[in-house]
Amino acid sequence: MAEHFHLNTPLLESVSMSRQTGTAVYLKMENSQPSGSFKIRGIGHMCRQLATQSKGVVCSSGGNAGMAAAYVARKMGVPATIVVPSSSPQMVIQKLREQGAAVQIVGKVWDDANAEALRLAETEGLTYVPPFDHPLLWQGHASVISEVAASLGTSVKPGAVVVSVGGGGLLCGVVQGLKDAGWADVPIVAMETVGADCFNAAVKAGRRVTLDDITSEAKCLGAKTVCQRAFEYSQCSELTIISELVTDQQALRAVETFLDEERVLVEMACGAALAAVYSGVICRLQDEGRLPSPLGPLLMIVCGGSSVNMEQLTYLRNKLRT
Ligand SMILES: COC[C@H](NCc1c(COP(=O)(O)O)cnc(C)c1O)C(=O)O
Repeated sequence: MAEHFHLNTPLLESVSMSRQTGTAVYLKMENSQPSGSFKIRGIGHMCRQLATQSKGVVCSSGGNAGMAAAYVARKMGVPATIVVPSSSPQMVIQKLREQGAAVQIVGKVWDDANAEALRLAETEGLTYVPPFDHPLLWQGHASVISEVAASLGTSVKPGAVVVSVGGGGLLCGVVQGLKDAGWADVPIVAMETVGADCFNAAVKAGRRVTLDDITSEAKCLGAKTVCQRAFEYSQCSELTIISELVTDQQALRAVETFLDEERVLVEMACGAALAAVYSGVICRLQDEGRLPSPLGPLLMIVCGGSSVNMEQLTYLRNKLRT
């Protein structure tokens, strides 16, 4: 079996983003992973550790963790059942089935689908693979930073890292990767959309809170409660994690601008991170003194995502038209 399932993705410099922020912006292109997003790093690592002798895996997902689990299971030759909420677009369900996975549509949001995945794991004796809340996932996701450290070389250290947050798995992996690289002091800008802001709500409340519903169109950020580890990191004085929100309109505009300027189509969950540059969040944080001026090179984790195509983009443009 392969040593790992993820690719060492390109680290591209964005000239237009660099111009907009006044510092070099490096794009870690996780959209080019075989399963379409960064998820394969953690999910692949976890499946290699837990599922080699398994009857099969069952994964709850907004879509992209499921895509990673379906791909990895197929490569490992084990059956996969993916449980997704009804908010997952039909195209994702189609893609999951093309990967050979069995798909169940349960509930309105990820939390409902997760309850069913846990029940199936119990009753069918399957290996449960969560989308964001497990140490093996974070260990796998940390490879995104070790690759950047290898690419940039020890002489160049990011001024800040931008990630989007759903349940907090990517954030936890990035923190771990930064620590491993000796970059624990690098600030992280944690981006969410209004209506899928469970991390921001927890940071503001000073404890984990559960959102009533997911009202953002960035459904792949749609966990109602952030994982405990991500919240703990937000409270850790040795780390600088800045939680910021953008609107769905700003996330969509970022998706469109990225398509025009970098010729890559990503989903709303990724647009939330890109909007940190395109909607001026980075520059505002510098004006507020929460990020240094001048700022060292900005590392943007382009998380990718499969829940987008021209039809979905057109639907969102009509729905979010202000
Ligand atoms: C409900 O959904 C959680 C998870 N998506 C999470 C996700 C994130 C955020 O990652 P997280 O913070 O959940 O580890 C960012 N960018 C993309 C493209 C994503 O799909 C899933 O697919 O099941």
